[in-house]
Amino acid sequence: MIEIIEKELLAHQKAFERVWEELRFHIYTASVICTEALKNQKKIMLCGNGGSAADAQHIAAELVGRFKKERRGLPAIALTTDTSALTAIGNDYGYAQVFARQVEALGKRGDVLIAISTSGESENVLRAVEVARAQECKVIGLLGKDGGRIKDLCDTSIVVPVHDTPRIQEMHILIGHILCALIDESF
Ligand SMILES: O=C(CO)[C@@H](O)[C@H](O)[C@H](O)[C@H](O)COP(=O)(O)O
Ligand SMILES: [Zn+2]
Repeated sequence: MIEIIEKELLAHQKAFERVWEELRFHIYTASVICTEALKNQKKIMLCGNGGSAADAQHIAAELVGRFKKERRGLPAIALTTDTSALTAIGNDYGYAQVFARQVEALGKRGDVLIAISTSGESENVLRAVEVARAQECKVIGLLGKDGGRIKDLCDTSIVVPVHDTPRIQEMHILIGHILCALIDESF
């Protein structure tokens, strides 16, 4: 058992080292996109499946509520939370459309979509990205592995270059918190 604990912790540490070495500038770039949009009264949308849905909600809540600093509430919405919309769209158009349809309805020019996927291959996230681009939203990919098909569709992407999904997710929420800290600095 202790070996499993050590293996998981060491894998986390290795993933962190890759983020530290390779992704600092990408995180900064993503924060500039978010901050500029928010300064221009635009909003941030987030989507993802499973653990990434939880990340989407978590990050949106940090912005709408409070992260560390007292500032005004910032407009952010997770497209993973409205069960009526998710079930209606999923039932009527298919699960691949659950985020794309919401982006079509809510996304305005200059808004930001943060697309979260550890594989970069989730069809519903990919389609949301395509619709966001068509509606002139900025797209930030929070991705893993090799970034998958979603990577090249994004304006900028942060790809955690490891293969273990939980480790990618752990880095994603760390990066999400860093983005919130950087956004806080501007408000
Ligand atoms: O949390 C986990 C695994 O750690 C799972 O719920 C995981 O998020 C789900 O399998 C997702 O469907 C994976 O999608 P993606 O990250 O490849 O887009
Ligand atoms: Zn998970």
